[in-house]
Amino acid sequence: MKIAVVGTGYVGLVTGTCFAETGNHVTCVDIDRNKIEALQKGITPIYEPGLEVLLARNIKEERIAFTDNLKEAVEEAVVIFLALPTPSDQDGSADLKYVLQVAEQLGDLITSYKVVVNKSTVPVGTSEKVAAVLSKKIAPELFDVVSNPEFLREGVAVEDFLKPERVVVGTRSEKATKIMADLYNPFVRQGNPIYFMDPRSAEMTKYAANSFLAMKISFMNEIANLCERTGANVDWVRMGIGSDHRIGKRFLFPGIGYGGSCFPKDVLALNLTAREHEYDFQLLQSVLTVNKHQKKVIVQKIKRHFKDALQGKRFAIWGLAFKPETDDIRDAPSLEIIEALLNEGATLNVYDPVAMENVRGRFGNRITYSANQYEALDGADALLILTEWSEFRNPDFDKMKDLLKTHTIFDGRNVYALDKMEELNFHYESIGRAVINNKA
Ligand SMILES: NC(=O)C1=CN([C@@H]2O[C@H](COP(=O)(O)OP(=O)(O)OC[C@H]3O[C@@H](n4cnc5c(N)ncnc54)[C@H](O)[C@@H]3O)[C@@H](O)[C@H]2O)C=CC1
Ligand SMILES: O=C(O)[C@H]1O[C@H](OP(=O)(O)OP(=O)(O)OC[C@H]2O[C@@H](n3ccc(=O)[nH]c3=O)[C@H](O)[C@@H]2O)[C@H](O)[C@@H](O)[C@@H]1O
Repeated sequence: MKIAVVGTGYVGLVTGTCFAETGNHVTCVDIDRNKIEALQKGITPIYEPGLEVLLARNIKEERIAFTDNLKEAVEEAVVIFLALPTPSDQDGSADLKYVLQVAEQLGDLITSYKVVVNKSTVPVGTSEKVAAVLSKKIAPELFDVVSNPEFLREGVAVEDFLKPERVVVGTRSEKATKIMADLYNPFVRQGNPIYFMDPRSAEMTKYAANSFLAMKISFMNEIANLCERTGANVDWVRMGIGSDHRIGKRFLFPGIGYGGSCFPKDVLALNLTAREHEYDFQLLQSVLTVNKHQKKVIVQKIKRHFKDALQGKRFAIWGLAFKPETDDIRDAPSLEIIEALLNEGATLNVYDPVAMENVRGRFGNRITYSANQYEALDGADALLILTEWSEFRNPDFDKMKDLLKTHTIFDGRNVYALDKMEELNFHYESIGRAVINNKA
């Protein structure tokens, strides 16, 4: 099938590459000329394991092409995916300007039947808005608008796309249903379902999924904070509750608050939708409050430990990305923590395996950047772990002790076992677990 993908960000690029991988002919289009030029050479602008290899293969087989010309991309396509940004507007609602602008442009370009598929995360009712824009310029028999929210996670995006636990398609059109079923059947052969539903339910499903996961994390962050105050260990509590299938093992890891390009903006947007419908979504408001607080917890611990005297203290930071296996720093908790420590007069030496350039773009020379994880430790008063990259899991602890001025670790991701930290005689503070005090 011939497909166009509009927007070659995270979602667009993974969508285009994976559909090419299953034998379709894909043209990806973006307004960012630099991105297009890089992609034409097989260089991906994002760090995503497995993507570059897949992309190279499909470029070689001429199943995927890149252009900045929308007309050229959509001319022969039967399906047009919109994978455009929907950032938070000033009031927290999803900004639909990118989606609706492209819909306007498509209205001038569509001359034969197309399925216009919205892959962006958009508020309930957006399919109808897109259809209304198209209807101003083209006859109804020339298009269907479908909602097909994306559930991939950064870092495992290719696997999530190729083997989805479910695919959600919102449409009332039989013609579009058949086309979407043909497209997705290769991905759901293992028996995972494609749920065909009405567009409004599909749009709501996406927000409900992300908000529920954000709520699960926030609940565990609250339990962790309470564990610290009651002498319980959140690791045991997590395992104890997670083995109940009704609760599930995943997304129960407490930390420094959820971040990323989606949970923060999507929880805000759903809350706004509730408000617009005069519904007081109390749980969701609590999720927002809890997450805001959780991003401050590690700085509070540091201030308590150093008796509020952070002026002139030097900290090493391991991990900057909002989670491992990505260079994405959008809404990463590390950014707020860095800002808070700088405001307290501390100096920071940071390291992340792939996200350093993005952080440099944001903080410039206000912080220093280390070539490796050990260099960051040199002369530091403490180490902060903000992203649980695998390479931080089993480091050379003796070398760390040689480099750190005081043997102190604030671990926002519970990377190390408490007994190990006790044995190594570190001062170790994590989330929802006892403080390990080093013996002088
Ligand atoms: N990043 C993720 O893991 C996931 C994101 N989503 C949703 O998918 C949507 C896209 O997200 P990302 O891919 O992360 O966004 P992104 O910001 O990484 O990429 C969007 C791309 O669209 C391009 N663009 C903007 N206006 C354009 C136009 N008029 N024509 C062509 N291209 C244009 C931009 O240059 C950019 O390359 C959002 O609604 C997001 O909430 C959904 C699931 C996962
Ligand atoms: O809509 C989206 O964009 C995507 O948002 C999330 O994916 P992603 O943002 O890539 O990352 P997650 O793995 O969900 O992690 C989000 C944040 O929650 C935090 N987290 C996650 C899990 C956990 O147990 N604890 C926890 O603090 C992570 O550190 C990270 O900051 C969802 O998991 C995807 O299903 C969804 O498609």
